[in-house]
Amino acid sequence: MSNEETVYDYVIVGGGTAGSVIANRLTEDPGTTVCVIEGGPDDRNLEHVLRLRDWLSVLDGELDYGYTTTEQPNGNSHILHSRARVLGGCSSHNTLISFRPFAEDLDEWVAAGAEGWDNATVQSYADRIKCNIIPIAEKDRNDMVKDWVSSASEAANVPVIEDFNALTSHGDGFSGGAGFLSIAYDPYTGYRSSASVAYMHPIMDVRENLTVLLETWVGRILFDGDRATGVTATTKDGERITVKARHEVIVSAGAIDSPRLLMLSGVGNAEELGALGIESQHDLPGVGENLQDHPESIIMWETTRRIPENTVMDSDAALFVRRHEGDDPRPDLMFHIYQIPFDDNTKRLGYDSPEDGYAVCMTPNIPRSRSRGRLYLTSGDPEAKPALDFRYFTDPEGYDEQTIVDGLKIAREVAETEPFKSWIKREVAPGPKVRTDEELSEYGRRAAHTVYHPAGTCRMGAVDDDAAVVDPRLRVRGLKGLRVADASVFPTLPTPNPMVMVLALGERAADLIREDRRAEEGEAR
Ligand SMILES: Cc1cc2nc3c(=O)[nH]c(=O)nc-3n(C[C@H](O)[C@H](O)[C@H](O)COP(=O)(O)OP(=O)(O)OC[C@H]3O[C@@H](n4cnc5c(N)ncnc54)[C@H](O)[C@@H]3O)c2cc1C
Repeated sequence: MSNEETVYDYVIVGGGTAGSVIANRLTEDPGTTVCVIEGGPDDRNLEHVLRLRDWLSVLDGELDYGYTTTEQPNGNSHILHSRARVLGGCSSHNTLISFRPFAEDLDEWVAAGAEGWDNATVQSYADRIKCNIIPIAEKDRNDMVKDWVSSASEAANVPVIEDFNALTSHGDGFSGGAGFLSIAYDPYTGYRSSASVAYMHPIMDVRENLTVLLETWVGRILFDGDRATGVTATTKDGERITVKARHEVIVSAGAIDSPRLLMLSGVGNAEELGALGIESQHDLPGVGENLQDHPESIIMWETTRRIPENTVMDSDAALFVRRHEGDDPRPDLMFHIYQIPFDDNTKRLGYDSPEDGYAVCMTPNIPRSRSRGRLYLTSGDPEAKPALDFRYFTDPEGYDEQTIVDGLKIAREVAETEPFKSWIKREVAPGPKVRTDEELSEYGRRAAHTVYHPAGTCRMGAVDDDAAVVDPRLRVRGLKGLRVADASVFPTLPTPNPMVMVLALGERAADLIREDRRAEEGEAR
């Protein structure tokens, strides 16, 4: 690669969910050059990645960074935080459940200083998303899940919802409901409509202004004074390269690797970095703080008869419940159904698992968990994985713990309600002997898992908010030519699954980048 070829207008670190969107939008202008540097391989020939139903086979393998957590005294210390190492990022191995964010989630963002991220603005960016987001096709709706939707609706006293997103984008939102999910997929082939499928495949090898470096790992951001000028990276063959950015470096490496890269580049808590032998580039103590997740637990049953095989990805429906009274209309408990034994944590606790085809689970999760954790480096060695201390179930009021207890109880009520009841042979985990709140809490927290939604570690906030990492235009505070655009900038997690919010954020990030460049060029004239 000649020197000349290694200078681009924009360098994007991470061709994941947000990075793919930004790369596509910026290269719509033939005069703008973009280099995407992605740690994982191309997904175009990876059948098990493209076929949505095979999602579980991608977890914990060579395409998964497989982060662990620090010890969680109140929760489960054994959770594996899967993060995809492949083009498209987590949208290439997730379940592609697609919820538009709720209006009140965005009201919360604006109140937290994220000016311009109001509901009307964000919904207009969600309208632009290219992924094929549709309610699950009729052929993929199996009879057991249909019965579950009907029982969940009756037991929780909530309506059956035909299209959750229609209520969010065209209605008044909703406070609770049960229904089949909307998924980003092609129902004819069963293939993903991930960020890479929708945004990268159509333009790779087509747009001459787009360069994609695959299986190349960015180790450091380069600075000239307070301006980011490029990155150093290591290719698959071990070659060290430097890629320069004429205008900006955009970090879209995800909620774990974005703060990690900033810290390895000297952007973070100067004192802590100094103790690890990392020279401070810019003291920004918020980097890695505000780590959030949607924690969940699990109840598993054995069925009386084989579960029908038609499905999109074995988790096709959801239930939302609002327990509280008061002004906030949002639901405060969410449940996914799993038509398979989702048994990693129950097995570890000694529970058996029903034969394949005879297990069904409900996983209550905490949509707005109150526990907050942090991510930090334990060494200056760039190879060392960062420590993830989610501090699960540590909120002083015990809100998170109570939510899981309530969730397990509501799940049992669903299983007691026909027509789903007739599918249930026995409760496998936690089992009928676990009954009191104390017992349910102990089991629920030890068997807890993640819905795989870490976020918030490069929090966006007002320009004068010293604890924020990026300003509302996603620019790293106090530095020039450097933005972060991915789930790490979320001030708070949206109530439902966050991928649509990440895609919409990518869409808006591209607009902000273009606007700022026009403004800069205007000033320069
Ligand atoms: C198993 C699983 C299931 C999920 N299911 C759903 C779901 O159904 N619905 C939903 O809404 N959300 C779901 N999520 C969450 C959702 O997928 C993520 O929140 C979202 O995709 C995150 O997007 P991102 O752009 O922040 O990061 P990512 O998509 O993770 O992108 C980061 C990219 O950066 C690359 N990278 C990282 N560091 C470097 C580096 N130093 N150099 C080069 N490249 C680098 C990575 O390889 C990756 O491609 C799920 C997540 C997982 C893991």
